[in-house]
Amino acid sequence: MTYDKNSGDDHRPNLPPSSGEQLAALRILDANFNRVSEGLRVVEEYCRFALEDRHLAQNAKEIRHDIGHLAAGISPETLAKARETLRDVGTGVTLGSEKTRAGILDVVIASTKRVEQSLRAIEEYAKLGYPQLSAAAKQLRYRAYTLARAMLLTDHHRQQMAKRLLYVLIDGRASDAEFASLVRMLVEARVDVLQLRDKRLTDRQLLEKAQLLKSLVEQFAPAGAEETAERPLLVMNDRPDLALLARLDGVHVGQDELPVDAVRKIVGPEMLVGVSTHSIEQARQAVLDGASYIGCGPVFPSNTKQFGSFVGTEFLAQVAAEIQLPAFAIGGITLENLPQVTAAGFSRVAVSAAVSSAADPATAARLLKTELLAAAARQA
Ligand SMILES: Cc1ncc(COP(=O)(O)OP(=O)(O)O)c(N)n1
Ligand SMILES: Cc1nc(C(=O)O)sc1CCOP(=O)(O)O
Ligand SMILES: [Mg+2]
Repeated sequence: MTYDKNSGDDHRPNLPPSSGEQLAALRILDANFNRVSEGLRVVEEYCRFALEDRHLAQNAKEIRHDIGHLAAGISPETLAKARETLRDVGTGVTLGSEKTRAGILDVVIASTKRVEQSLRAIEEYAKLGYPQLSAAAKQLRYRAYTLARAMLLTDHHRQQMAKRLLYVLIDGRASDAEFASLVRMLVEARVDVLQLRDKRLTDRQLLEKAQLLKSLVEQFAPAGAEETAERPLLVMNDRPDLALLARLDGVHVGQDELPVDAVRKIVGPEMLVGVSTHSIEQARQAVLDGASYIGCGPVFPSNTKQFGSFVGTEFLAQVAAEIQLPAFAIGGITLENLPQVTAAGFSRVAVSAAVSSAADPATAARLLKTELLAAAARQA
């Protein structure tokens, strides 16, 4: 497709095609198309080789290709003419800070900024005669921003969850004493994440239970556990408001509940936001939405929740092959079927009944954790 000069709703007078201004604008567009493509290549390589995230690498590649299509909208002859006419005085101008980078993340952050700035330059200068191109550049700038955010968050959340393999969903039990006893056992068994999920409780009861959970974990975790990651992270199911009020570490939402950006408006930028996913498309979207981790299921029939269909281990294998955001397999997982889950490339699971309904929850949790650690070591 080629762009109609001055088509659309741009009301300013047309610039004469041979004017110096228009040639300068074309020269700027040309230079910035190149900068965006180069910057996206740096981003793509980071996603591919450093993050090893095929999904994000593919996303970077798609944006790069779409930039190519945009650039192709201006005829090569027009661009060539602009190139010859104007000398680029910017070549060779390098800021001291561009010569060295502290680390690989610095490199990629600098590139993402350049990509966004260059897309902004295209968006602005394309207004001089190429309004459709300007609008398309704006869309690409949003996509580049989403990619950059997802990439940096994936890295951050991967580090945050690095050693967190066993995630247990608990209900409020029949009494606070029973709840406290279960929480104590699970903290001592080194469960990595605890989710409060109880659909029977009123809002007020849920808040009180979440506050109790928080104080129990502070009481039972070893001293200094906050820093050493030796206490479980605490997650509230469904309810960002209650997670915030009880000062838990995160909230988990399903596909029909609030989307991540809405949850973030409630809980802020720091809190973990987990998202349930039931297909590879939903998993990919959760990465771009900035989820902190995903739940992938239901893998097997569950005694905790009824489902009409199951994703099986095929979905797990798809996620393991392309997504680096921490992912927990969920749904009917037990010590017996765990080998099928780990064989699909997962070393993180979220379970309810296998631990919460076990005769000895502490032993059940320990056995699962041992297997997950072994799987993680094999997969490393
Ligand atoms: C870790 C984890 N994964 C998935 C779910 C399920 O969430 P959702 O689909 O919203 O269903 P409910 O739990 O609300 O019934 C989860 N809770 N935790
Ligand atoms: C609450 C829930 N959500 C799932 C999903 O796939 O989204 S599976 C599930 C139940 C998890 O409990 P159990 O380990 O007892 O099967
Ligand atoms: Mg839910």
